Amino acid sequence: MATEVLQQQATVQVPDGCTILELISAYGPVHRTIKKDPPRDATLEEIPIIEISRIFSDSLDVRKTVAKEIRDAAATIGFFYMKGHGIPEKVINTALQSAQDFFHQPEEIKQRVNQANSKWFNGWNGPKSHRANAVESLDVRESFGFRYDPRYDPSVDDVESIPQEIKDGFRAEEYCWTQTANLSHFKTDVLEYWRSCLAVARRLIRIFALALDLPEDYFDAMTSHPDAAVALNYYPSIPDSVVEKADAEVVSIGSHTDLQFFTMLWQDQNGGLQVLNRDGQWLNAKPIEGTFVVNIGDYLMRITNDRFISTVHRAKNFSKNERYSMPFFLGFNFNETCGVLPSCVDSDHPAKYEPISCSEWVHLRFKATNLERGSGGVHDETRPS
Ligand SMILES: O=C(O)CCC(=O)C(=O)O
Ligand SMILES: [Fe+2]
Repeated sequence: MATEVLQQQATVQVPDGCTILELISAYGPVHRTIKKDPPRDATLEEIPIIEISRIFSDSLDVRKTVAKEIRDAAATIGFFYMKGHGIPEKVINTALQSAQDFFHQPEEIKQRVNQANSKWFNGWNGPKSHRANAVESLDVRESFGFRYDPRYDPSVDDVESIPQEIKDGFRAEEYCWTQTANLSHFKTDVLEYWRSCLAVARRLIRIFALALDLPEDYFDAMTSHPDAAVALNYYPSIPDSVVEKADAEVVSIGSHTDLQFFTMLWQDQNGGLQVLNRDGQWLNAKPIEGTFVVNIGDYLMRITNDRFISTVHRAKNFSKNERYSMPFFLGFNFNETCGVLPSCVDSDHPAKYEPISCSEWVHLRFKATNLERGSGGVHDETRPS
């Protein structure tokens, strides 16, 4: 028999075999009907592999072909694997090694860079410090995050000449590096990874412009000094005994959507990432060697008038190994304001949303998260995503 639950002041029917998932968004809590069926592996039709090396082609036609593939994925599942990204394996492996070296340290050393000491919420989040989703368990995760710093952006010649309104949005803190200086390669390796991701993201954003029938350079000025952040995620294996004893569903990172434009996620081969499709079915986005997973964020969904989808995802590390992932989050310059894109409105599809600045957007999510659960939470100002 279908059950009734209260959803945003209204009583809704929950179909048999389904349950309601509550999520935080900048608009407040939102609800999704999801199937109780166990996750199944996504097919390559559902989450396609896109050969991204073609975005570097001199031929506009070739770039438009990639753009079309991205558009199809963005408008259906909101996720795709990017292959041929050109980020050297060595850059990924050294960043991963640095992440492992960092998380394997005794807690008192990691405490030196605890996010609690940060003005802008950079640094380390310890175990059991966050809960991405109120109805799931605390995240079985530690993470280390840092945000855009123009001094490390190779496309910036002169930091002093950056306009003040852009500078005002910077959220970088040097303490991320001074407090981890005991690991001699950490800063170099992790920043090299960030820089490599930033270079690909800046090319990718041009293909997103094409995918939205906009001039290829449409987003360039909006991403000159972007809210570009990396998180190093460390997920210990979740023992069966924890699951058996738990009151709530045990997750490595709880169900959420990413906040900004898009995310490029490197994940190791242990598996655990799950993506919620439109039918409310969890799909395993299994690791594919040599790829990153790319997903659409809430801001891009908003400015595309919901044409591109910011898809709910989470991770559960039920492998017997430690799992690592290294997402790179791209947002616009913090001071940049964007409304629904001209190519996403017509007489049948009027703009659903007002223009909003990137900083206001982040602030709204922060507020929604705090209202929901008192304090903290991921994917708000407390986390670079
Ligand atoms: O580790 C993963 O697979 C997902 C991480 C994620 O969704 C995030 O950090 O936003
Ligand atoms: Fe995410």
